[in-house]
Amino acid sequence: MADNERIPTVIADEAHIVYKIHQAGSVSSSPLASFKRLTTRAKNANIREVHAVKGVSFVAYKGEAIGLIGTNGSGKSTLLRAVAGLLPVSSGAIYAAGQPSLLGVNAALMNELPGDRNVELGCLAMGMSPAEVQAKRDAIIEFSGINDKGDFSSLPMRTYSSGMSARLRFSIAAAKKHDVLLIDEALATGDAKFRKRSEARVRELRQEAGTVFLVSHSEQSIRDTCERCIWLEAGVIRADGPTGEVMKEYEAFSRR
Ligand SMILES: Nc1ncnc2c1ncn2[C@@H]1O[C@H](COP(=O)(O)OP(=O)(O)OP(=O)(O)O)[C@@H](O)[C@H]1O
Repeated sequence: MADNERIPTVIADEAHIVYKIHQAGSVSSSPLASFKRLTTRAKNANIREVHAVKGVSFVAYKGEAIGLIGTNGSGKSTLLRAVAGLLPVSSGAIYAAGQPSLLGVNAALMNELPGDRNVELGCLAMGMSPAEVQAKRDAIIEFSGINDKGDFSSLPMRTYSSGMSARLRFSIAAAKKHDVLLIDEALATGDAKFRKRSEARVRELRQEAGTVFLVSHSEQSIRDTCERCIWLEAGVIRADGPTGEVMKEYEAFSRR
């Protein structure tokens, strides 16, 4: 497809993301010290900054699945959270079509409620009608496989293993069509059988026209799911292109 026929879904333009960490309990965090800082415009010595993403630019298009790779702490999850609108950019901009959905291992479900209630609540929260929720509920539970070893869907989620909850979260989010679906390591959490099933679902979601971003340390997941790959290192894009080529560069870097 020619570039001018492709529809952009996410545009990052020189995006910078800085975490500000307040180190509490010090004298200079008193109201008087804060007032002095305001009047003198001095920086608070007790606020540490972590510049996690440094001037990242890219355009993602409809129908693409993009893998985000890089060593620990390189800024992958931070970038994903900013695309989802959960973190502000400190300069530059990130534009996204529709409401991107972040499907992470931390997606909020209620631990005290059983899995099937969480499926209902999760679907309602994603904007499905009650009738749609009823129609999809059993299929979502079936897809998650949480009942493979007994009737777990009627038990509180606190009784689930971390893999089981991650699978249920993935299944809920994957039940809806997304303009932009952001997946953070979710595929790596399930077992091999579930991973295959979820990869197939990611492929379907792509065909349903959305854009998928996948953060994973599993080379296989990225290779099987994404045709494009962005390699982030120390908050900077080191490579952006076809998965095979970017992976090769990344592997050479990792071997050093
Ligand atoms: N909530 C936070 N507050 C302050 N700093 C943070 C926070 N979350 C992440 N960071 C810092 O931002 C940088 C990027 O972290 P991030 O989690 O985005 O990396 P990552 O590439 O996803 O890492 P990993 O592969 O280990 O999951 C790191 O230096 C990290 O310490």
